[in-house]
Amino acid sequence: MEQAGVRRSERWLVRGVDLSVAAGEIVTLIGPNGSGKSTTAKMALGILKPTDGKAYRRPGLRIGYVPQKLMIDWTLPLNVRRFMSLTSRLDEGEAKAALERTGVSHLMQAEVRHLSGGEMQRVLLARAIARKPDLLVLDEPVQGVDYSGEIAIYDLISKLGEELGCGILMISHDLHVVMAATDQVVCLNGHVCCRGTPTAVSQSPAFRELFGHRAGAALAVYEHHHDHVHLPDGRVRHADGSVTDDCAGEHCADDHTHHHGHAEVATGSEVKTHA
Ligand SMILES: Nc1ncnc2c1ncn2[C@@H]1O[C@H](COP(=O)(O)OP(=O)(O)OP(=O)(O)O)[C@@H](O)[C@H]1O
Repeated sequence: MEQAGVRRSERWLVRGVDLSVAAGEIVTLIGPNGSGKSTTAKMALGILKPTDGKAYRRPGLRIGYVPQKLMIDWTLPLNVRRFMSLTSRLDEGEAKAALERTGVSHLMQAEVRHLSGGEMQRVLLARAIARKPDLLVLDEPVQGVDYSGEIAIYDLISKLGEELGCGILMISHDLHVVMAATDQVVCLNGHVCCRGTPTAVSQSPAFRELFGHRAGAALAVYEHHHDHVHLPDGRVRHADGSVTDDCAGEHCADDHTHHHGHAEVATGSEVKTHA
């Protein structure tokens, strides 16, 4: 995007956005409510045409999209398999492979309206990656997911990006969840407020002015490494790659939340750090 902006009814929704996403790169848009994140993502997708400036995509680019809102009548029966094919036809093998990649192939026949928040986001991700996109656009991919689930989904997103070699443009409404794997953060406030690596942005005066000094500390919480990962089916993958049914034998015998070696954001804006 070059100096891209959208104007509606005499008002600029967002303006002057310079942005590019390369293959293998993760760019995260942050900013307060109404700051133009979704509008920017829609310009990248080609859903909205810039009123000003330019937005262009490589010809033939395949795009996977997880929208912020779904227009679905939740009173109607709809299973995951059918949901996967609503926007583009997928054969059984393609649907299953994508659901396997996001760890929810066991939910193929489940009713979509019965899924938990975390399961739903994994199904949405599966639908977005099923056609092996070159660019993945994720508008708040952890909505409805609890804190530990958020970490698992962000880990999954960065793994998917590596495996597919695609570029990822992600919107994170919640400042607390911008992960260290993000290459570039662009902070919007109707225009580009500041940009850079997560660390650089968290220290930028413009960012601190917009969100307050505590936000910088909160941004740092994702700069950690797990010594093991809880897989969606309940098993545990350890640092050496081995998989076991639980994590009792390793670093989380009693209360595993104390042994992940990562910082955790407490309720409110306090930040606490686990050993
Ligand atoms: N089609 C439209 N016509 C008029 N105004 C719009 C339109 N779409 C969005 N807006 C307005 O543009 C502004 C930016 O909206 P946008 O959805 O891009 O913000 P956002 O940063 O994604 O917000 P949130 O964090 O709340 O999802 C908002 O004030 C919104 O009301």
